[in-house]
Amino acid sequence: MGITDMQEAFYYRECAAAHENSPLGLHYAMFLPTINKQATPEQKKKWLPLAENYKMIGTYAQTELGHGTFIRGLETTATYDPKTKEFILDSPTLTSKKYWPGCLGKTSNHCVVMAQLYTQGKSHGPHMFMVQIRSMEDHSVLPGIEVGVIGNKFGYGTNDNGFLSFDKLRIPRENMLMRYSQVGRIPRENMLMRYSQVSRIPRENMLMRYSQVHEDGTYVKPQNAKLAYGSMVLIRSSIVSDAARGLAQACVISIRYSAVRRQTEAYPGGEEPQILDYQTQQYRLFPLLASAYSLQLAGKYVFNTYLEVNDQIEKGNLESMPELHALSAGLKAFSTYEASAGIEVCRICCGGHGYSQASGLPKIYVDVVPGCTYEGENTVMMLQTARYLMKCYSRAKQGQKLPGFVQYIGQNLNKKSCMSEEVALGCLVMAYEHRAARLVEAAAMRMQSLIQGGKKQHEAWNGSSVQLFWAAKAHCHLFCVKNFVDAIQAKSLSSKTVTVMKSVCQLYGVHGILENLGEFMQDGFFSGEQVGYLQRKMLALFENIRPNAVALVDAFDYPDMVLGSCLGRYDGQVYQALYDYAKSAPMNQTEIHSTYYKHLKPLINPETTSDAMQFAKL
Ligand SMILES: CCCCCCCCCCCCC/C=C/C(=O)SCCNC(=O)CCNC(=O)[C@H](O)C(C)(C)COP(=O)(O)OP(=O)(O)OC[C@H]1O[C@@H](n2cnc3c(N)ncnc32)[C@H](O)[C@@H]1OP(=O)(O)O
Ligand SMILES: Cc1cc2nc3c(=O)[nH]c(=O)nc-3n(C[C@H](O)[C@H](O)[C@H](O)COP(=O)(O)OP(=O)(O)OC[C@H]3O[C@@H](n4cnc5c(N)ncnc54)[C@H](O)[C@@H]3O)c2cc1C
Repeated sequence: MGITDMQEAFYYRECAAAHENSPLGLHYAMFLPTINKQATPEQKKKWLPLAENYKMIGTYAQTELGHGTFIRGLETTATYDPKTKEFILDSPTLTSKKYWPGCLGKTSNHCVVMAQLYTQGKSHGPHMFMVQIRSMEDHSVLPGIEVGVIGNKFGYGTNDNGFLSFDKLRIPRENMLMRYSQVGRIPRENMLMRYSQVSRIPRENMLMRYSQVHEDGTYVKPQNAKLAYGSMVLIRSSIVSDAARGLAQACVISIRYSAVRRQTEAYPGGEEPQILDYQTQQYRLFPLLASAYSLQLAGKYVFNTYLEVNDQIEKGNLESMPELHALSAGLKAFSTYEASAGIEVCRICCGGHGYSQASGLPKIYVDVVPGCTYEGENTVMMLQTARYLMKCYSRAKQGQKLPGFVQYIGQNLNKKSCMSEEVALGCLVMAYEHRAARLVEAAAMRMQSLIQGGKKQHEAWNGSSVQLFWAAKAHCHLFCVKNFVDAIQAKSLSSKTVTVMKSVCQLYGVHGILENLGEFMQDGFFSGEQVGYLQRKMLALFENIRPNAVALVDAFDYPDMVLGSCLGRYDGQVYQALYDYAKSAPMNQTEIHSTYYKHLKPLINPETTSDAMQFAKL
């Protein structure tokens, strides 16, 4: 395709079969990026041409039957044998079998495997290994390997998620993913001494940027073990845009359909109005439209942050890893929660036709909703963000300066809202900052009181985890609101566009407060009168957005072939499209379905059952 931007390439491949989860999806989304990010130049030189030309087709095999979230608990082992200079991969228990990796069951002939590294009798934690699982000649399964599909799932029907286990499989030492090898004189571009030691070792031994195993099995650990988690951070940073895309497409379908669908007399004898004119339809759909715009902006921000931080990491500067992890983990969770719930509301807003595959909405839903689970289960990801927020809170209390998007932490909580009838964007941001700061402090206070009461750290953590989750969610929500407001205020948009987009941004902020009112009012930050301002503003914004609603979804510019929807067609010919879809149904290709003779005819006309039996033998 010649498209170099990873996300753009992903989108255009998606266009070929939108929301069908290509059986090569993991090859593109995780196998190739893992080689790019975790392999040494020599390993990249060896594997990338094969992988880019589909000789090696691979996936990312980390999750096991017994462990998905807790990576350090994975049971697959890779034990180094210095005599043969090989790693022995083994699945020692039933629960150690790899289970869930996409494209694993029947498609891939290779995978990058996350396994516990053992050298000289010691465990060094999870590391990545390149493993061939099928012949590149005839695709037969290689000895020492059991692999297959895991069977039907909630969705993802076109992806052969699989299981995989090893029976003392030997792989060359060079198959441990190593980055930036240094042999003897260090090539200038490899000056990465921040986290690996320099030592003269034979050329064929790859020193690793992130970790090293010398030929005798000596292990040199990286400065940060989480560098091995890098592929997950890349995908989490990409999932935000993917979730936004799913929600935006669902908004296109449901808002276009709501402009076509007419239902119920507006008054006795009157015309049936477009259902988009019902305030309740606007109440359910317009905030989702605003959320789609907000998440698209957040997705751009987090992916650009990933690129910047990853660039620093490549140059040896790991300082921003914690921020990137907290941002990508939290926004991945926040965006997939919001998008999944929003797509379901869009489906319901389309009535019966929304429940048809013809609407395109079920496919979008089952494509987006697993994002709440994969690449880090959402609650766990929110708690990872909360872990970072707690560290920021204690730094703020010690008077330390905090990075940009957490500077609100530790602020004075005695102030009241500046909200007036106008509902200024600045007052919206202040409200979200206050809510997040208050929830972060409340979680920290809860932890402190439990510890002072004698609880151990891990008991205090678990005993505060609901409040920690609330704090992380509020933090992500603040990020999305502030990022949206910054985009509106920074953008040099035409005055008309700014006016329309300012209304959309205002609605996103106002609706978020009204849907989480308790968290904004618990400490009296808002008065009842100010809540009234917000309620009236929301209804006014519905009227304000209504004339531009279809234009706002058209602006996403998704072609009909990507939407795959009879309801969301650009030409609005919904009913003809639904009828054509029905007529083309395979079961309608014969007037009487074959099952009539075998199952119905004996009931309806038992006397002629023998005919049925004749037919059944055909
Ligand atoms: C290319 C573009 C494509 C676009 C496509 C978009 C969508 C396409 C979807 C593709 C299909 C995806 C298919 C799915 C694939 C998968 O699901 S792969 C498997 C994913 N699995 C996970 O994500 C597992 C989740 N678990 C974890 O990440 C970790 O176990 C954990 C929860 C983070 C805990 O790790 P642990 O080692 O136990 O660390 P802790 O003890 O909790 O923390 C220690 C410190 O480490 C810090 N940290 C943790 N992780 C990272 C990280 N990734 N980066 C940086 N730092 C990290 C953590 O913050 C702690 O720091 P301190 O607080 O300072 O101690
Ligand atoms: C469609 C799909 C595709 C996938 N593709 C791949 C792939 O290609 N490669 C791969 O390796 N994996 C893949 N996975 C697996 C996925 O990464 C895991 O399912 C995910 O990491 C969650 O882990 P788990 O299933 O063990 O859930 P668990 O961790 O068992 O979660 C179950 C519940 O326990 C809770 N929980 C767990 N730990 C904690 C904690 N510390 N604190 C609080 N609550 C906790 C969770 O919040 C959740 O509610 C895929 C999964 C799906 C659904």
